[in-house]
Amino acid sequence: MPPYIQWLRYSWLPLVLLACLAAQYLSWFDFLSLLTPRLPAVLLGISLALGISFKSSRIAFTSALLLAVYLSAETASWLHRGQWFSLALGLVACNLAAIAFSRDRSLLSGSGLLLLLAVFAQIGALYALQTCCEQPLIDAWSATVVAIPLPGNEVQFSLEMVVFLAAALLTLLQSIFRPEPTGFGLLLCILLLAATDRFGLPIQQAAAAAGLLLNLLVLRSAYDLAFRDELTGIPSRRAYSRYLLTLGRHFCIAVVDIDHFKKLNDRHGHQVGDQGLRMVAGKIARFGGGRAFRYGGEEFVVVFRGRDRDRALHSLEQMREKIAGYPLRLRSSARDPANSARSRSRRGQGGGNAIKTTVSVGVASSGGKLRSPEEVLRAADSALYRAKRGGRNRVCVHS
Ligand SMILES: Nc1nc2c(ncn2[C@@H]2O[C@H](COP(=O)(O)OP(=O)(O)OP(=O)(O)O)[C@@H](O)[C@H]2O)c(=O)[nH]1
Repeated sequence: MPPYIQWLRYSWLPLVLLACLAAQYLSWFDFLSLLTPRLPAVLLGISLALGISFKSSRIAFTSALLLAVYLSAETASWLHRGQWFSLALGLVACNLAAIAFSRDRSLLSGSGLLLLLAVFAQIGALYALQTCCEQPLIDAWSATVVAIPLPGNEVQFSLEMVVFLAAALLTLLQSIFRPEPTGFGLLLCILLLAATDRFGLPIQQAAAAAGLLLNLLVLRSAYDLAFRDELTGIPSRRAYSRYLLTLGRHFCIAVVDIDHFKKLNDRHGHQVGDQGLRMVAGKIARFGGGRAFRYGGEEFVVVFRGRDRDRALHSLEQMREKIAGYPLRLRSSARDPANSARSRSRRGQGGGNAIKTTVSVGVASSGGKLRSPEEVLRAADSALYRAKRGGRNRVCVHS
């Protein structure tokens, strides 16, 4: 890549902002007057662009829907008539609930384009309905009452209320069973729409709050991409390097390595190997006692702050026992002989449905000649080497 392209890649955003500030200062264009009243549109526009470039269809669709309803409320006069605005808000809330159940995909993929088509079809249908049969539709929306039997009593809800409640409840259930930040973000967006419809929260405020939230969700997912290990879900090596910057003079580092992991991969396939990595990572994060990171391959590090090496050793010993006592159960998909020709030839070699996994651990603490985290890690590595040579499934301390 030519150097000027590289230079442009890193500097275009500050340059654009600098140009905007210069234009503002020279009174060529009043960006601030554009920004303040249109803040919700700016925030939602940014989250839409980020959603598209991050291949997050859920963020992109949510931003696009909220942007559409906000801009329509600002510009389309027919939306202000009667109950149309309320109907549009209810429709967006239903769409957000559906988005909560979908998986992230690129907007430019087949299913992404199909979803886009479904959104446009709804907008078209709404517009067509308002021209052909506005009154019956509005009457049905505002006058239909749904009776819901509750213990000891029957409660009547308006259709509007039922739609918002159902959308919020479904999204809440999905977030409880599959907890992740975007699900809870979508729930909050639905509640903001309900507050606009039921309690008169201005759409500008609801759209600005939702735009801010969606941008924070994009930032959060960017952070996870950078600092979390995708396979195991625990902090990655990059997070470890950052964490070292926060350590004081006294600390302890343990290197944890899965024993005979290559054999596990070779016998049962990489899918089972990945399952083993996830299980071990979960146990290290839960019982390791310190801050756990995936260092690379089948190697993890656990960092302990302070001087208390005995406490660290006690937790590591407990963690080693937990891992050794927790047989890795093969999932049916991993056992599926149809998975690969290799697994077919390996059938019967696994010794049943559970595999015993063990780890070896090397530990070193700062002090004496060991000052920097790199020196302590090197010492922990040599202790790990002793643990492996000593028969594995043990914790060895650097002396
Ligand atoms: N399934 C899976 N395997 C991985 C991953 N990263 C590294 N590996 C495998 O981990 C294995 C590491 O093997 P070795 O370094 O020889 O260590 P080992 O077999 O555990 O032997 P000891 O450490 O001496 O007990 C290699 O086969 C790698 O392919 C991963 O993300 N998933």
